[in-house]
Amino acid sequence: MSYIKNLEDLTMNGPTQKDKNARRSILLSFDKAIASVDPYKSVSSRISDNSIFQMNKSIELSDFEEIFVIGAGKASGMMAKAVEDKIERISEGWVNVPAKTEKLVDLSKIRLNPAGHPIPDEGSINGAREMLRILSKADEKDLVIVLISGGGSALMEYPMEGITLEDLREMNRLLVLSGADIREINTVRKHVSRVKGGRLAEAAYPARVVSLIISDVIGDPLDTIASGPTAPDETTFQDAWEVLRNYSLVERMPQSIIKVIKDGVEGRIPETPKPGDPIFENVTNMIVANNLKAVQAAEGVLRSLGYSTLVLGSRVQGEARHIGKMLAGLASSIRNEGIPLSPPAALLMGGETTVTVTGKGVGGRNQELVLGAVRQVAGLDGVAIASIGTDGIDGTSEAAGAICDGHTLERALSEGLKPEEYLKNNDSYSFFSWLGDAIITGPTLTNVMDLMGVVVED
Ligand SMILES: Nc1ncnc2c1ncn2[C@@H]1O[C@H](COP(=O)(O)OP(=O)(O)OP(=O)(O)O)[C@@H](O)[C@H]1O
Ligand SMILES: O=C(O)[C@H](O)CO
Ligand SMILES: [Mg+2]
Repeated sequence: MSYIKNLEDLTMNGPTQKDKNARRSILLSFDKAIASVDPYKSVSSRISDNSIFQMNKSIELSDFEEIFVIGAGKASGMMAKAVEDKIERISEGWVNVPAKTEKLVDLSKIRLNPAGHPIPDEGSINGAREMLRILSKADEKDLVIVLISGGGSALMEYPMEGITLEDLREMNRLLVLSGADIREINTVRKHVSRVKGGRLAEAAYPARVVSLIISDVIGDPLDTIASGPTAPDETTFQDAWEVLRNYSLVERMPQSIIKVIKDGVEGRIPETPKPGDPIFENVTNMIVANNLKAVQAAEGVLRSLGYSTLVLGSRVQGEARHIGKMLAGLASSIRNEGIPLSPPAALLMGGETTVTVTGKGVGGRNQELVLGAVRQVAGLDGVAIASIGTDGIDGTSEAAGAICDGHTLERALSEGLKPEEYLKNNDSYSFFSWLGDAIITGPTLTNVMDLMGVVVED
C-alpha cells in the first residue's frame, strides 16, 4: 500500500526523464520510511504470544495476574489495536486519541476515548481520570502497558488541584504560541499535572510498567515525549518558573497555574519523580519507532536503487526556508563538483524545522522548506528535493509536504507564481498545489516528525 496517494502524478510532473527518475526515487524512499514507523507493526513486532521483547531481554506475560493497557497520542489507537490482536488476557484498557480517530480502529477490550489536540478538552481529563482509576487497582502482581505517542500531552491530562480545564486550555494556548520549544513547553506542563513527568508511573507503582513509545521529539528524550508520563523527570518547578519568565508569560498565565508552580518552587508541592527514584525500578520505557528508524528505511531504498547515500542524521532544526536553501546548495555541489558525493547520489535527513509565521497563507514547515529551495536549485537537471511530515498533515494544509526539481522555478514563473511572494505570505500550499507538487497522504496515524531529502541523477 502506498502512503503517497499522488506518487505517479508527482513523478510525471518532472519535465525531463531524469527529473522523473529523481522524483520517483525520493518519493519511493519516503513511502517506505513511513511504512517503517507504522504504529501497528512497530508494536506488534515487539510482542509474541507470551512476551514483550526489549533489546536483549523479554517480559514474560505469564508472570502477571492481570494486564491493563492505558495511554495517549495520535498513534496510540493503532498501537492499542496491535496489543489487543496479540494479547488475549487484557483485563481493561483505556487509551486517549484525537477526537474522531477513535472510530478508525475497531477494538473490543481497550476503550479508545476521544480527547483534545492540540489543546486539552474534557475528554483529555475524563480519560486520564479513568486511567488513574485503573492504576489504583493494579498491584505488584499485575502488568500495565502504556502506549505513548506524539500529541499525548494534550490528549491525556489531569491537572493539579485548583486548576480548571479553562485555565489548562489557556496555559496550553499561551505556551504553544510563545516560541518556547517542546522541551520548555513540557517542562511547564509536567509541573501542573498529575499524570505527566513520571507521575503516571508513581500512580502505577507497585505494578510492573512497560511503556511502548513512538517518538516525535528530536533525540527521543523520554521525559519530553508526551511530557514523559512514565519517565524520570529531570526538570523542576524552578525550571518551569524560568520558562514562564523567559517568555514573558507570568502576567498572562492564569493565577491557578502561577500558584501551583510557586507552591512547588517553595516546596509546598512534591517535585516530579527524579532519576533514581525506586518507582522506576518497575518501569521499562521502550522507543518502538522514531525518526532515525524512518530515515534509515529511506536510506535502504535509495541504496537499493543505486544511489550513493549520505544520511545527515535525524536531529535537523532551524527555519524551514533556510534549510531548504541549504539543501539546494548541497544538490548543486553534488551536481557540479561531485561533493560530498558524486552522482547518482542522495542525501537524507530528519528532524523538525520551524517557521516564523507572519503571513496569512496556508502551508507547513515541509512545504515551506521546499519552497525555500526552488530558486536556488533552478537550472539543475535530474535533481529532486522533497520534504514530508510523517503524520501526513503539514501545518494548516491538507498536504503532507512538497517536492521540487531544477525546472520548478521556470514552471512557476510561467504561471505567474513568484516563490518569494508565497514565502512572504507563508502560502507554500497554494504554490505547490497550483503546480501539482504538493505531496498528499492523508493522516498516516504515525508521527515521527519530518523527512527531507535530495536526489541527484547520474
Ligand atoms: N501557513 C503556514 N506556513 C508554514 N508553516 C506554518 C503555517 N501555519 C502554521 N505553520 C507551522 O506549522 C506548525 C504546526 O504544524 P503541524 O501541526 O504539522 O506540526 P506537528 O509537529 O505535526 O504538530 P503536532 O505533532 O502537535 O500535530 C506550527 O508550529 C507553525 O510553525
Ligand atoms: O504531546 C507532546 O508533548 C508532543 O507531541 C511531544 O511528544
Ligand atoms: Mg503535522
